[in-house]
Order: sequence, then C-alpha cells, then structure tokens
Amino acid sequence: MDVFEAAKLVVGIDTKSFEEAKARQLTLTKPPYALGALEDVAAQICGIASLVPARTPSRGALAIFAGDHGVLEEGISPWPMEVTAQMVGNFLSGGAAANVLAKRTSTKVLVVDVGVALDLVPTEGLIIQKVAKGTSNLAKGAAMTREQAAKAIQVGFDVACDLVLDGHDILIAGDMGIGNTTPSAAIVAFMVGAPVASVTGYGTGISSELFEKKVAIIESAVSRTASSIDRSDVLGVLSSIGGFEHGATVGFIIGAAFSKVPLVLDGVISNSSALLARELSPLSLQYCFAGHASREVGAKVANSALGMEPLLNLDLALGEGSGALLALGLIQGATDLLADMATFDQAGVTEK
Ligand SMILES: O=C(O)c1ccc[n+]([C@@H]2O[C@H](COP(=O)([O-])O)[C@@H](O)[C@H]2O)c1
Ligand SMILES: Cc1cc2nc[nH]c2cc1C
Repeated sequence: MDVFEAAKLVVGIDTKSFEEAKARQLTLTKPPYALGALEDVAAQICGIASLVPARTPSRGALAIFAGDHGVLEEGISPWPMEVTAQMVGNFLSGGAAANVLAKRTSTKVLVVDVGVALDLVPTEGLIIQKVAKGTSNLAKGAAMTREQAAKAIQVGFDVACDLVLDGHDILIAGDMGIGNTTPSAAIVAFMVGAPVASVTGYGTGISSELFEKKVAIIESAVSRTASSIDRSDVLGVLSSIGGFEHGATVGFIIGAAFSKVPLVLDGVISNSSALLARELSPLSLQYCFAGHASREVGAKVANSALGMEPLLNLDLALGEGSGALLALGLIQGATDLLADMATFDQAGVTEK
C-alpha cells in the first residue's frame, strides 16, 4: 500500500479503552497513581489494542535502518563512513549492544539497508532496499531528491506492515549511520524553530572545535531550507536536510499506527523523524512511546515538542534501538501490572 494514502487512514487509539484502563488502575491494590508513568503506558497500550486489560506485547521486532551521509566529508564525526557497514555486519552476527538487549526481551533484530554506501552481502536478517549509496552532502545542497525521500518512507512503511503481518506485536525503531546526528539536529532545528546550537549534540564524541563546525554547517543547511521549504512539506524537508534512516523511520511510524501496534522510539534519529511523521499523520504519534531521553540534546527538544515524556533517562548516546529496547521491558511490565494485579476486592484490602 502507498504510505501517503495509509497516512491519511490512520485513526486515533480507542479512547474508551484508554479511559477504562485508567478506571481499572484505581481498583488495583495500590494508592491512586502510585505506579506513575507506568499507569499511563498501560492505558495507552489498552487504547492501542482496544482491549482492557490488553495482552502484553511479547513479540517485539527491532528494525535498524542503516544509511550513510555525504555530509561526513565535512568532518562532522570522528568515525569513518565504513563503520556503518561494519556495524551492520556486527548486528547480523549478534555482537552489538542492540543484539544483547534484544535477546533479553526475545526481540527479533532486522537490519534494513536503506542507504549504506558500501555494497552489503545478502544475509539472513538483512533487508537490502538501498535508496542510494549514501546521501549527498547537505552542506553543499540537497541531501537527496524528493523521489528518494518518498522511497525511503515507503521502505520503512513496508517493513512495519510486513513485521506486523508476521505476528510482531510491538515495533522498535533503531538506526545506524555514521554522521546521522547532523541531519537529526538539522531536522529538529527546522521543525521546532529552535536555534541550531541549542539542538546540536556531540554525537559519537566530537571536540568543542568540531562542534562549532557542526553547528555552522547545520545553520547554513537550515537557512537554505527555510528560504524555500515549508515545515509541512515532509518530502521537501527530508530531501533538503534528512537522511535515508530518517525517511524510513517516518514510514515505520506510520506503518505501526496504520497496523495499530505500538512503536517504541529510540534516540535523536527517531525523535527527529517523529516530528516529520506528525506532519504526515498527527494521529500516528498516539501509537508511539518515547523510549528514552538520549544524551543528544536535540532528542530532548524533539520529545518535548512532541509532548512525549521519555520512559528512561540513562545518558545513552548509542542509537541502534538500544534505549527503546530497554524501555520495552518497562512497557511489558506496565501492561502486566494492569492485567495481573489483584483488585482491592479480590485481595480483601480496605480502600481508603
Ligand atoms: O540515538 C541517539 O540519540 C544517538 C546519539 C549519538 C550517536 N548515535 C549513533 O552514532 C552515530 C551517529 O553519530 P555521529 O557522531 O557520527 O553523528 C549513529 O550510528 C547513531 O546511531 C545515536
Ligand atoms: C562503534 C559504533 C557503534 C554504533 N552503534 C550505533 N552507532 C554507532 C557508532 C559507532 C562508532
């Protein structure tokens, strides 16, 4: 199905089930709202499932969208481009942080090559849907064409729909792309209208000198974009300052919402992508959870612009879906609590 058509068909979560879940929380053996944000999470899961109590999501799937970035030639990351492809190899052989965390929650790990510069060898667990061999350098002009942006979004949407058809009941957004904190900060600055220096982070670890350079590059790309593109023009924004991972993540979010399954956002790449998904489908955000507050400052700015409270704040700056995978355990726990705790009546505990 065409993702842009699907985006228009996304419906909000079931508010009746959401409210019913909130009411059920009050009957459980605990002071009102003693489980805090976990109560909100469980109600949101019930709203998504249209069922109270909802079944606990237990068949998670992590999609790690991988792509390269032409802007790397400006020296905005200390790591060379080939690390993107090398880390894809690491994901496929099970040695990355994401693999370790996914194992704990029996989450399937899928890598989607949406724009890695090097050719990858077809392997089990790898989907090759290369839009191009890396983006163009956004410091010099548009990062991609509008057609490429649309293709990246479609890839992410198709991956989400296929995973749900395969029986996965919660989706996790992950990313891998050396240099991708630069387009992420550009997207946040442009979409939120915040000063670039206030949304730019240190990525994989850059010097303060390099940080100044990163900010200057993003400032110039954002002002180039602002002169001709409107915030509601998602293909315009992506083509001007985005990455293929961002495009795919936009589609992944819409795919989860269209398929009515929850999705856990990870760090600054998925948070910035959610700002774009909101333009195509505002209701799609009702299916999203902010897994964590990344160390990357733009992630925090994006989450607050989205009105989302991150579940964890662990100073993570890894990507890959690592923070979202950790949050999955909390989402599962929250859903279990609503379903399995005794009520005051059942336990013979006096209500206040
Ligand atoms: O998830 C995040 O918020 C995050 C923060 C900093 C770095 N990363 C990861 O590090 C890479 C991008 O960092 P950089 O410095 O090369 O732009 C990319 O592979 C991301 O997955 C991810
Ligand atoms: C080693 C390494 C692992 C990563 N995982 C996600 N982004 C990454 C960036 C680097 C450099």
